[in-house]
Parts: sequence; structure tokens; C-alpha cells
Amino acid sequence: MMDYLDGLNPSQRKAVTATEGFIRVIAGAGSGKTRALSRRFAFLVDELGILPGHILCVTFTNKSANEMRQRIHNLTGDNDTGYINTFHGFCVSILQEDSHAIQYPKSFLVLDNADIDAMLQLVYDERGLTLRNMTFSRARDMIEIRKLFKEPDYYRDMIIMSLDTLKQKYMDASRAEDIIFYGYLYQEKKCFGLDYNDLIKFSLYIFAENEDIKKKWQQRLEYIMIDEFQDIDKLQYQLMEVLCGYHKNLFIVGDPDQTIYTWRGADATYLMDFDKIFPNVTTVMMMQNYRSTPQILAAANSLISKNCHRLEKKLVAMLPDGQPVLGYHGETQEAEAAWVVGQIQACYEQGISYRDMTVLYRAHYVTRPVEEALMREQIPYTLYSGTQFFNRREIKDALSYLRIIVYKDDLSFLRIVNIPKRNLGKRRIAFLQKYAEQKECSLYQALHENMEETLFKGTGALSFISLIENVAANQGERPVSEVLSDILDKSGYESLLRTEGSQERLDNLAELKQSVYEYEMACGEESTLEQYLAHVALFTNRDAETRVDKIKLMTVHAAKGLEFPYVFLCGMNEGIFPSRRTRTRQGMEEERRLAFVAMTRAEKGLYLSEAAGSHFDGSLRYPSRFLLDIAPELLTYMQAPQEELIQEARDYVARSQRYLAEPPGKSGFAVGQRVKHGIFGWGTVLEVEQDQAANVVQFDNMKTPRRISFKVRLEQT
Ligand SMILES: Nc1ncnc2c1ncn2[C@@H]1O[C@H](COP(=O)(O)OP(=O)(O)OP(=O)(O)O)[C@@H](O)[C@H]1O
Repeated sequence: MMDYLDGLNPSQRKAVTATEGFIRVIAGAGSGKTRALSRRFAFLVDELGILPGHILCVTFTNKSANEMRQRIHNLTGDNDTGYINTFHGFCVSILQEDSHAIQYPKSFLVLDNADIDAMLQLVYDERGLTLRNMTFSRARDMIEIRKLFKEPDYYRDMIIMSLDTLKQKYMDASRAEDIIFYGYLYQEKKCFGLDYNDLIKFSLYIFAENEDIKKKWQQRLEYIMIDEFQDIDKLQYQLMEVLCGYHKNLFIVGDPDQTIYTWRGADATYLMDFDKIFPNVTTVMMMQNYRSTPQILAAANSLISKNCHRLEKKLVAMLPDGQPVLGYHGETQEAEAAWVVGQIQACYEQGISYRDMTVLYRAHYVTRPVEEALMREQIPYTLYSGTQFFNRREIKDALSYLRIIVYKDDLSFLRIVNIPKRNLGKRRIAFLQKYAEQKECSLYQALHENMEETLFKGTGALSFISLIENVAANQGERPVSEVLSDILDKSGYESLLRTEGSQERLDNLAELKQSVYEYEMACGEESTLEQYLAHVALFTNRDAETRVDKIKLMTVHAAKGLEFPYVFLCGMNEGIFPSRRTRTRQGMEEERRLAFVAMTRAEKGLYLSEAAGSHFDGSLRYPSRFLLDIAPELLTYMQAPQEELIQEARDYVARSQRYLAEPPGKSGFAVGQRVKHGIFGWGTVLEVEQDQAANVVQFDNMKTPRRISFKVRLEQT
């Protein structure tokens, strides 16, 4: 047996061996929390003899869950790696076991954005809405906000209401927003689909209503560990509170300086106040950084020290000296891109592979000049963005084929029934929709019952149905990867891509097969197609790794939790990074943390660049305040901005800082509350816009509502 404490520093050892009670680890960037977490898991299993199935380890992304599973497998040699998952993924496990408590089948569908869009399309078609009423992406945001804040009890409609009553509510709705919202809930219930919010809400509901189920899970989870705790949100927090209620062994680890998801509801105070809420909390500080050179760390420390609201802490570099952090000011964006690419080439000539170099940026549009320069120099690169791997057409098609085998659901059916062409176009589908409506059955069932009818003569209906039935009949005995290859082959889908000559799409399919195969290896033999489908719906493009030697391009958000030998952080200009949408001082501190996360991804080399010129709206581009925050001796410019420009930038930053709303930037009001304004008089709060730091108030004496900044005092009833 290996010694699990080998190669750990004293605080890491403490984190590993303090197993009982409430433990909080405040871990700086690159201080080895992943290492500590996985060793702790192995320690619990091998030294204390805890069964892996009684440990829950929550990670922030599926990718980190997979990595953690792999590490733990390597450490313990055990195939059973317990519950290592994201909160959403873990809720899938809860619901797969206990969804009967809410009369949902085990085989519910986990919906991703593309599924939600497909459902929205059905609602829009049925109720004559167009994208002019609302784009899908705005509709998705609206639904999420309504579910989280405005109608947090929405899930009762889905669970308690009958499908018919829910449909009536949808049909009775007249405002576009209501039509979309209730139409979507209806579609969800109709096909037993659950989106990310539902997963947690439904689990909490089951626990609240069923003492025995709650007890079962509480008793099962003897030890709970949560990574990236600084980005936990309210619902996740509630779930965690319930889960640790029996054994009270909760281990959390996070870094307040890396909170970058407050815009999505994350709240670092859960980490900061942990010791005030839970009894006898042991706090361990991990401040030794093993990732970056002292040069990189000094620059990052210098930046983050400019945040006012933070726990004062200093990361200490453990690695030997490296090259200085390099900066560059380009006269144009093209010049900046040329410098970045020039540095990449120089590194490559020194024997550094492309895969060890990563370009990071705040917003996608910044990549255009860099991409052009890379193409010109014929340097291979991959963009982690836009169309996410699991949202690509061919991947969605392939997964729909897998889904139809298990669920026979309408969404998958509509997606693939006519791909490749089976002569099942609009007219025949309309017939099936009508038939399904009358018989209250699925479209698949409708086709099954009608395939011998004249309308379907000369179509591929018969062969489609028999293909699905055949594969479905024996899929239980075969590995998922085999089922996938089989269906892609027999459906003619793969040869369709071959005829289209889409090599890239074929490569992506190969990548998918590989990822299924790896999933099977990680999960052991008992992985079923249902389980795979539930988990794959939780994936994001961060999960699709590249195997070829290519430069990676990604946003800073996507780089969370990752590390790269050489990092090129470009577009460091005011209006880009920090983003022009930053409106509050809190928001500005979050941008600075984001820049800190970006810089601390780098191990050996860090390159910071920006360009003069103007933005889309004609305003001048100034170097980012984050560059000015770094002490000058810690940033070596290969071409520096002129002193005059720096002074202008400082003036600009000082001006813009004055316009940022004051902290704490919290409204303190609830929707519907009556308030009194010094001049406008009485009114009602319609909405609280945290990002604008304003309350939307309908004043009694005014026709239209006004946004009133948090800065202005409002009296309450
Ligand atoms: N005690 C140690 N001795 C040597 N190297 C270590 C030690 N602990 C961790 N490392 C190395 O330091 C690097 C950072 O560790 P890890 O990825 O676990 O950090 P992290 O705390 O999760 O980082 P972040 O919060 O920035 O994402 C890894 O390459 C890891 O192998």
C-alpha cells in the first residue's frame, strides 16, 4: 500500500488526515487542492476502510470529475470510485434511484441547451411566436431567471399538476413570456425532461417530502467533500446542507480569490462564513504554490492585492525562478496578434509543443486577429468555444440515435427520423403529430402503428422502426460503445457523412466513440446506456480534450481549474478585460479575480498583450487597469505603451471608477415591496437588477417604471 502522505506539505497532510467534522480548506491557486482531495479520498478508503460508495466528492465540472475518478482509481486500484460528480450529476444519481417518489420514470431525460431550443421551437410553432418575440437564448435566460428567482415554486406545477392542467395553463397564457415559460414546462413534463435547475429542485423536493429517502441518502454519505466551494450557489448549498445532516462530516475547499461565477448566483460568503454557520470548524490554509514560477506568481499576487474585499493572503512560490512575465503593446490588434504568434513560434523552435501553449481571452471576439495570424503561419489550433463539442450537429445526431433506443422520445425522433433521408418529410411528420396528439402517444409509437399504411409506402419507416427495435432488444447486454458504433453504421448515418465528405464531422464521431469508451473504462462494467445518456447531457465543451498537437484557444472562464505551461493572455484592454458591462465595484473585483485566475493558470511562461486603436463604437482603446495594477518591476515590456497613453489610461480608469456603483451593491428589497423615493414618492419594486445595481420601480404617479440605482436611499413601508 502506498503512503498517502508522501510528497505532501504539512497543510496538505492536515487536509488529508482531518477526516471528522467540518473542515474548511482555504487554498490558494495552484496549491495542490486537487492533489489533497484525491489523496484524502484514498486515505478514507484505504487507511480508514470507508467504502467508496459512502463518499461523495463534488467537483465543478464533469472534466474534473473524470480526472478525479481516474486519479482515485490509480491511487486505490479500486473500480468503485463512489460518487464523484458535479452537483447536477449527483442529482441525476438521486433521481435515477428515487424519482418514483414524484411519479417520474427512472429514464427521465436530462436536457441540454439544444434540447431546450428544440422544445422552444415546438412552442413557438404551436403558438405562432417568432424569434422577434424572443430569441432562444433570451428565452432560456428568461426561463432560468423565472425558475430561480421569480417563481421558485414552479417545480410544483411540473410535479403536482396533471399534464392536462399544465397544458391548459400554457394554452391560457397570453403574454409571450408566459406562453414560452408554461409551454416549456409543459413540454418538459410531457417527455419527462429535466433541465439543470430541475435536477436540484426536484432532489430537494424529494428530500423535503420524504423523510425516509432523505435519511437514506444522509446515512449513506458518510463523508462529503466539495471542491471549488467559492463558486457554490444557493440551491447547491441547500442540497449540501441536507446531505451532510446525519454524519456531519463535511470537507470543503475553495479560494475566495477565484470566485468568478457570482453573475450566475455563486456566493463566496458561504466559504468565508462557513465557520460561523457550522460548529467546531477546522480551517486549513494552503498557501504554497507548486504550479507557477515566482515571476508569474508575484505578478498575479500584485494584481489581486488591489481588490479591497478579500481575505488578505499571500501565495508563496515553491518552484525555482523562470523567465520574466512579458508584456506587449501593439499599435493595432493585428500587431498584437503578430507578436503573440511570433512568441508562439519562438517557443516552438525551442522545442515546446503547441499543446503546451494556450491563448486565453475574456471574450470570444478577441480571437479573430489571433486566429488569422495563426492560420497565416499555418499553426494548428483548436477553439474551445461557440459550438461546443456536445452541441455539434453530428454529436447531437449520434446521441439522438442512442436516446431513441432507450426513450423513444419526440425530441430525438424529430431530430433523426429523416437523417439520412427516409422520405419522411413535413407532410408525413404532420400526420404523425396529429395522430400522436389524438392517441396521446409518442411520435415513435405513432409511426410504429402506421408504418404499414399507404402514406408510408415507399418510405424508410419500416426499416427505421425495425432498426431501433432490434438494437433496443439486445442493448442491455452490450457495452455502450458497441451499441453506438452499431447504430451509426446500420442507420446509414456514418456513410452519409462519408458521402458528404465531412472529414471533420467523422473525426468528431470518432472522438465521441473514444469518449464513450473512456467512460466505460472509468465506470466499470455496470455502466448502462441510460446512465451514459444522463451523464453525457451534463457535459460541456471543456470536457472534450484534444489529442493532437495544437494551440488551445479559450475563454478564461473555460480555463478555470486547468493549468498550462505557457499562457498568452491577450486583449488586455479597458472595455474588453475588464468587460465594458461591468457596472459595480463588486463586478470590477470579480473581473480582477478573473484576471487573477487567468494569470495563475500559467506554469512557466506568461505573456500579456493589448493593442491601441478603437473599439467597435469608435471609443479609444486603453491598456487594461489590470496591467496598470501589476507593479512595473514585475512586468517586462517588449514594447511598452507611451507614458502619455498610460497617463490617459489612468485618467480614464479613475473617471470610470467613479461611475461604478458603491458596494455592497445589494438592493435589500424584494419584488412587490412598497418603497418611497425622496422625489418620486411611493412605488412598487417590479424587479431587482443586480447586474445594473438598480431596482426597477413603478411609481404610483408615473406611467412607466424607472430604474433607480442602489446608491439612492429608498424608504420602506
Ligand atoms: N506537495 C506538492 N509537491 C509538489 N507538487 C505539488 C504538490 N502539491 C501539488 N503539486 C503540483 O502543483 C500543481 C497544482 O496543483 P493542483 O492542480 O492540485 O492545484 P489547485 O489548488 O487545484 O489549483 P487551482 O485552484 O489554481 O486550480 C499540480 O501540478 C500538482 O501536481
